[in-house]
Amino acid sequence: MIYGFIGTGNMGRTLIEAFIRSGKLKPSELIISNRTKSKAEALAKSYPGLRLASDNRETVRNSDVFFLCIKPGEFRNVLDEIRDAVREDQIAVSITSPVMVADLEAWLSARIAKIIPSIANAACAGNSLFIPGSRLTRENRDHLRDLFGAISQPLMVEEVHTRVASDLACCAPAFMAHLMEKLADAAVEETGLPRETALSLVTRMAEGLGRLLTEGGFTLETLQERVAVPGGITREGLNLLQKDVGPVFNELIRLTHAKYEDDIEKVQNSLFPKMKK
Ligand SMILES: NC(=O)C1=CN([C@@H]2O[C@H](COP(=O)(O)OP(=O)(O)OC[C@H]3O[C@@H](n4cnc5c(N)ncnc54)[C@H](OP(=O)(O)O)[C@@H]3O)[C@@H](O)[C@H]2O)C=CC1
Ligand SMILES: O=C(O)[C@@H]1CCC=N1
Repeated sequence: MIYGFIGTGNMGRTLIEAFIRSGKLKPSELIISNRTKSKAEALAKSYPGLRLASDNRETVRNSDVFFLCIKPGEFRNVLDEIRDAVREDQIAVSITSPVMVADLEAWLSARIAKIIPSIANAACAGNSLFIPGSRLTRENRDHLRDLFGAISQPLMVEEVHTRVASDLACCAPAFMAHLMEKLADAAVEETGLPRETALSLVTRMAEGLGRLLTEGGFTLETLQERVAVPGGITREGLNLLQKDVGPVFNELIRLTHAKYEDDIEKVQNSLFPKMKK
């Protein structure tokens, strides 16, 4: 089975490396192409056996399953280029949330799936969000679930919930990292603690927190209860967070959804331009 990757940027490279490091795929099972060739060349050099295609059509022609690891605004170009090289028996996986499964099915004859990975998958952790298209067979679904199961917990998601699920599984690593950095920076500003120490403390804390929640039998709720003893210092902090942080997240979810709707509209205008009168 040969797996093609179109786009070896941030996420394309992350997926390729996660599949290889997990032992799920061998470099010789992969063929890749990228707009800036040097980027794909560098990746191919790091993994002997990994094949570099001269263009996206070559990637498609030589693969059984191919991944579209490109940004929303880049779809029209790539779809135009590969459309007549795609076969009905192939599986095409898009990792991009605002490109609708039905629109990809209209463009390509392949069996379509949308699978949104998370940066957490680089550590073989976290979820991947699985939105199957209508042409996927049961075997195709099992195949993709098995593949992504090597680097993540695949979770079936309704397309209508893609945005919110992606906010929590895929964007949140960045949101949480930002909050941790802000916490460390505030500690530095308020007390003069060296920044390096502050960053190290919050990073180690996050490592422990992750383990407690995954292997330690804690939930988010029980964890807060255990640390915030009544009348203690943590309780004071939690009271403040409860008041101030909640509304920010409501605003954040509304914001990601507004940007998502905007992206969907732009993608649809580029894939299906309205006929000008
Ligand atoms: N970052 C994340 O954590 C996650 C990202 N995603 C989604 O993945 C998608 C890609 O994101 P990301 O990897 O961060 O973006 P990047 O910009 O890092 O990668 C996109 C890659 O696509 C390449 N590309 C663009 N046009 C073409 C083309 N015509 N032919 C071949 N290659 C092309 C670019 O090449 P060039 O080198 O020339 O720029 C670039 O390497 C986005 O839609 C994002 O929303 C999904 C889940 C998580
Ligand atoms: O648009 C998305 O949902 C993904 C998640 C992180 C980046 N892109």
